[in-house]
Amino acid sequence: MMMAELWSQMGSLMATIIFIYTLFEKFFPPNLRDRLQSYTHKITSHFYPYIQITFPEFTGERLKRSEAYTSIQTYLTASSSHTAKRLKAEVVKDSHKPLVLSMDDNEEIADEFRGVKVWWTASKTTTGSQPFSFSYYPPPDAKRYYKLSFHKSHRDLITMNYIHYVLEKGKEIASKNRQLKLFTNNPSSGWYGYKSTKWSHVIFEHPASFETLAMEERKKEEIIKDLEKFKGGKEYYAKIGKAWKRGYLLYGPPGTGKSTMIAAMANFMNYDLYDLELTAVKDNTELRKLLIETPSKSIIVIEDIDCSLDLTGQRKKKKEENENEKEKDPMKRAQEEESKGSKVTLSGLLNFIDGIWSACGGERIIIFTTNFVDKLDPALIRRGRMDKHIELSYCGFEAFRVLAKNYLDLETHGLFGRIGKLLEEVNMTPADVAENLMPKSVDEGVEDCLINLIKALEIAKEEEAKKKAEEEEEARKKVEEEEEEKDKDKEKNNEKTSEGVKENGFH
Ligand SMILES: Nc1ncnc2c1ncn2[C@@H]1O[C@H](COP(=O)(O)OP(=O)(O)OP(=O)(O)O)[C@@H](O)[C@H]1O
Repeated sequence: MMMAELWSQMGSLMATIIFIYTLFEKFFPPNLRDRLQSYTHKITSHFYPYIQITFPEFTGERLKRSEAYTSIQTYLTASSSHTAKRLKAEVVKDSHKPLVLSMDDNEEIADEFRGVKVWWTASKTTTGSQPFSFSYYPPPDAKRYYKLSFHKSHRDLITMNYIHYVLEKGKEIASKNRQLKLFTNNPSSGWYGYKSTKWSHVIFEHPASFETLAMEERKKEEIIKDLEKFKGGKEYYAKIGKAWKRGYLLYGPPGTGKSTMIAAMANFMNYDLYDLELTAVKDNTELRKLLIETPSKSIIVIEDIDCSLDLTGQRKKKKEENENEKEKDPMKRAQEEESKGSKVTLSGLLNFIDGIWSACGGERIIIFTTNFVDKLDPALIRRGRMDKHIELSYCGFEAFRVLAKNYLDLETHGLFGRIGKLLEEVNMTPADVAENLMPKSVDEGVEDCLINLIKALEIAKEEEAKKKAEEEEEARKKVEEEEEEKDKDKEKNNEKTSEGVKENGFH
């Protein structure tokens, strides 16, 4: 009986509170409400031992979203999805997650920093000109903010360390969650038919990683360490007075993994890729414009640099040399045709690599690839411009083991020894080894794939031996012909000498 009475009293009390609150909401304009709240805050803050800091979503100009707010949101999103009871789901631009769960409005979550407890609340104000903002949802002038509360005895720790920690951590998480993009420069028509190239992008989802890259472990580690040093080298580069950028030259025959390595680098660094097609760039001015547009944390790639540019200033000579080759190879002919419109010069490119505006944006990697490193102008690839030269070569045993793990999930096998020996004798690219390791039908097992590779290596070995024999035969014939020529010349000289002797009457 007593219980029932208590419940009915509580019920009517609740009803009264809700009624008063509704009246307050309905008949108190939002600006008056906010003023009342601010007076209440002032009075309570005298007795309240906690400090509150707010981080509004928009600062200064209404349209500019505060970076601090975004970082806090990311930080709290990462922690709140496990602890908050009320969450909201959002689709976040540029994130690789389809839905991001973050704390809902008016939800509070606790955090701890060096043993000190703090509280975060997500809220929104309704300050503005709308007298009855409750009739809209969300109110058109709602301003979101995060509120951080902590005990005043920890003021220094929180304001000097914790907030900085949250902002940095937020940026780090955002960078990890970011969806990578692959940019390419494509021709576009501007005003009055003016043609230029502009960056356009697609989502970059290449699965390559250093783990799956087939190359010697020692070499791989060296590259990883180099990249890590570069990534954390902001202060170091500032100290030595050098722009925060690093150049890599990747060279080696086709199919040895140059493009795969670039993809692995982009994934490892979490940088966007800018694949620059030099032949489509009109001139040095356009090149500069394109490159200035590349932001921090990006990798600029120029593939097959030897085919893209008149790098030596000897284009004519090179052209003549390649004329016969081009006749045979339609790809080369097409490339030449395409590059006819480009006036980008070697000096224009060098200017970009070490010109002062190359420092704009910072934290950039520049990669050139080539199949013919000897053809490049030494000025282009000297250390300081291309800081690290990486050779990607034919498949060795270590690289094969990585491929066997990738393609067949195989760490070791009785046939590995034979394959290792063959790889020492034959030049086969990782691309060809990988192709041979792939099962050709559903019936093919691991051993069949290894046998396929062995057969391919043996055929390649025979072909190499045949080619070598042919070359040796050709060289031998050439020597013989030269000898014959020499003998003929000798005979001719001897005849001339004996005729001369006869004419002069010596016997
Ligand atoms: N070192 C490697 N590690 C793993 N896979 C590789 C490697 N090299 C080649 N491959 C495989 O071979 C294919 C071709 O390799 P990739 O395009 O990276 O070679 P490339 O050296 O850039 O060739 P090109 O000079 O013709 O552009 C890749 O898709 C990849 O599957």
